[in-house]
Amino acid sequence: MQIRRINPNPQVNTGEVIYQANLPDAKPRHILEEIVWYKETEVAKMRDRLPLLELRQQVATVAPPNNFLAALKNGKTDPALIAEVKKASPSKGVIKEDFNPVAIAKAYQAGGASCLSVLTDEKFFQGSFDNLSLVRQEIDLPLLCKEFIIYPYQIYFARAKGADAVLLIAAILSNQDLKYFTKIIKALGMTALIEVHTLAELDRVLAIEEVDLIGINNRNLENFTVSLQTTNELLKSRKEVINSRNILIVSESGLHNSEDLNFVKEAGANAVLIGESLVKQSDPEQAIYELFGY
Ligand SMILES: O=C(O)c1ccccc1NCC(=O)[C@H](O)[C@H](O)COP(=O)(O)O
Repeated sequence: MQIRRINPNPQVNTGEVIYQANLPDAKPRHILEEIVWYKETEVAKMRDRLPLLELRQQVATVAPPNNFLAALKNGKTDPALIAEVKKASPSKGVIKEDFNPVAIAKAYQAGGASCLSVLTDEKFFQGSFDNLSLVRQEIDLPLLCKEFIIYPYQIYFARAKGADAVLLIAAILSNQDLKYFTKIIKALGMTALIEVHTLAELDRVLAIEEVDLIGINNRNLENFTVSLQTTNELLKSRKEVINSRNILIVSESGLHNSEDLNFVKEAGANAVLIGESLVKQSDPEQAIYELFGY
């Protein structure tokens, strides 16, 4: 997928991301461009409210991060579960009307999730960094900040709110940024979950030495179609290198029943990231038992 980013520099193509001087009359071609263009303004406002220097001072005062990777390796379920606290999405609209992030997170923890993912985007997912903080105060499990990261500032912000891991989406970051952001995340003692959807993106990510956790998103974010074959096909193509480097694989999106779990497990996924099919249930704890058959 090709993403255009707004940037003061002249047009440069790094990886699959095109940085353009300006896009005066341009319309976003798909949801990822729309989100990423909006993030430019959002992050600028965040910086105005809290400059990076002060943010970094806050980061120094929070408790050290939990080990996200170790929690996945020692998961109660097989594959290990990252359960997502998600109120709404661009593809599904509102998924859970009476949304209580802490109650949902507690139910996920009781059900045996290894880690949680908390959506922090407000405009497109009705999430928030407040939700991440609230969940952090009540839950011991490692937390993934599910954001659209385009600047290091957002990584520090996630850490300040108690995140243990951060999502990096290969489609919206240049090769250089992917590498640099991964290093920052590691330097903060956190885990980077690097998300891909195509073989080209997977190859860009595998070129990064430090990578130890890759998410394969089964959802095409240009047209919202979902196919679990994405996990199967990408893993079939690069199984040897992934196994030889002990990289953990998370299959993300569109997982609804035990057949789906078995399919991605057989394909080689070590963990699954599940939002909608758990969050919409009246009893998410029971839903985990039923999904994993225990
Ligand atoms: O879900 C969307 O509509 C979406 C749109 C644009 C960017 C990202 C999007 N989803 C993020 C995710 O990857 C999912 O929240 C996550 O994998 C869980 O998926 P699901 O179990 O299908 O809710």
